[in-house]
Formats: sequence, structure tokens, C-alpha cells
Amino acid sequence: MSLIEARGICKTFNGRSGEHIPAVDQLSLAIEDEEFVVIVGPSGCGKSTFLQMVGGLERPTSGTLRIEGQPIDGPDSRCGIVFQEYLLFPWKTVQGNIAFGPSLRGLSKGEITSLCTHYIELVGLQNFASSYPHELSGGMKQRVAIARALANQPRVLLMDEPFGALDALTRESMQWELLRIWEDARCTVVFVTHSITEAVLLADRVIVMSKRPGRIKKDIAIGLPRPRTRQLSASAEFLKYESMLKQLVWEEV
Ligand SMILES: Nc1ncnc2c1ncn2[C@@H]1O[C@H](COP(=O)(O)OP(=O)(O)OP(=O)(O)O)[C@@H](O)[C@H]1O
Repeated sequence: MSLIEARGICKTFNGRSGEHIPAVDQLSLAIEDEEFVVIVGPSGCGKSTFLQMVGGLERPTSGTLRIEGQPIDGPDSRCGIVFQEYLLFPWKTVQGNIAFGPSLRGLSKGEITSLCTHYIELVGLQNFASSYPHELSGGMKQRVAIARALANQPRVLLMDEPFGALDALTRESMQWELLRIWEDARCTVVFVTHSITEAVLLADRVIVMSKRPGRIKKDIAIGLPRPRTRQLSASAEFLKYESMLKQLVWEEV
């Protein structure tokens, strides 16, 4: 049994004038435990919609979607979500933001503190535990958002263009950071991006979606060794994946 199984998923939205907007069409996909799956495709092809259905924030119009064999019927603590907008609580410190989920789960104070300490260290924010979001850079805010999601110890981390709002240099450093964090946290990641380079660097598998209504156009295993290195990211093999994927996405634009 796969960790996540989507079979024949369709999602149609109702537009403002009552028109039907088919966003996702007959999407079938199996994602295994601890896989790092990246979804790419042209703007509006239904990537975020698929992620939201996995996270239980949207329901498929038809088809079945299961996690650990059980139908997804609403937001589920097995899934943590990180969005492009950091969505931190501005009135809470870094520690307070990260402690929020564990405190809702009714953990003891000691357990919450040790979870917070672990994840604050994991994302490298030891010196900022008492800072408020407005005192942090974009990259630091996204580290908090990642730590906050991981502190709930999800089986699946859903990431929707998490580095899309960052400058190029910070974005690249966050990609390496995420790989390091993922090696430690060892959860399954489903990651949406527009950056093909980011996709090749991070993924075990890249799913290329067709233009709307999104179907799976190609499912490509990235056969690059881990841990990924800077040297590898400049290799001929890396560039080969990059140009193949660019071609596949461009055909849909
Ligand atoms: N709540 C909604 N109501 C109506 N239409 C929606 C809604 N959410 C998404 N859509 C439509 O569904 C389609 C897919 O949207 P979605 O955000 O999933 O695409 P995407 O591939 O993530 O796009 P992008 O890469 O630009 O973020 C789009 O045409 C969008 O306008």
C-alpha cells in the first residue's frame, strides 16, 4: 500500500458566473513513504489544487484519494502544509509559532519545549527563538513555517511554492537547507514549484502536469545520488534532467 494514493481524481470549481472550471482531470498517482515528489506544470494547471486535496483543504469532485489506505475527508494532522506566504502568527514569537500545533495536541509543557528546541535547532534559528515574525527575514520566516509544520510530526509535508517569494540567493540556500532538514525529519514531501532547477535538485520523482485541466503528463524518476551536492548540480546528468523537464513543461505553455 502506498502512503498516498490518488485514483482518477477530478476537481471542478464553480466560477463566479456559475461556469464550471475543470482544474484537475483523471489524476492518478501513488506516493511512497519518505519519497520527495515535486510537481511542476504551467500556471493554473491544478498543482495547488492537488496539494490542497491531499491536505484535506479541498475535496475531489470525483475519484478517490487515500492516505495510509484511509480516505482523506478533511484537514488531517498527518499532513503539514507550508505555503509561499509564511502565514505565521504575528503576535507570537518563533517559539510560540512552533509550539502552537503541539499545544493543540495536548502535549505536556516539557514535551512541547523539547519539540520546539529540536525543530528550532534543526532550522538553525537558535538565536531567534524569542523574536517575532516582523523581526525576521523572508528566509527566516520560511524556516519558522517549516519548523512549525514539522513540530506536528506529520507523515507528509506539503509545500506549495515555499521559496517563491524569496530572492534568488536565499532561495538557493533554502533548497540546500530543506534537503538537510528532510534527511533528518525523513517525512514524505510533496512540493510544488515553477523552478525546474529546484525540482531536479530536490526530487526523487518529478511529476509534470499538462495544462488545465491538469493531468499527469510525465512521471520522471530523478536518478541522481543523495546527498545532492553542488558539484552534482553542475553535472551533465543534472543538466540533462533539467533540459528534458523544461521541454516537457514548455510544450504545455
Ligand atoms: N477556489 C477556486 N474557485 C474557482 N476556481 C479556482 C479555485 N481554486 C483554483 N481555481 C482554478 O483552478 C485552476 C487551477 O488552479 P491552481 O491554483 O490549482 O493552479 P496552479 O497550477 O497551482 O497555478 P499556479 O502555478 O499559477 O499557482 C485555475 O484555473 C484556477 O483559477
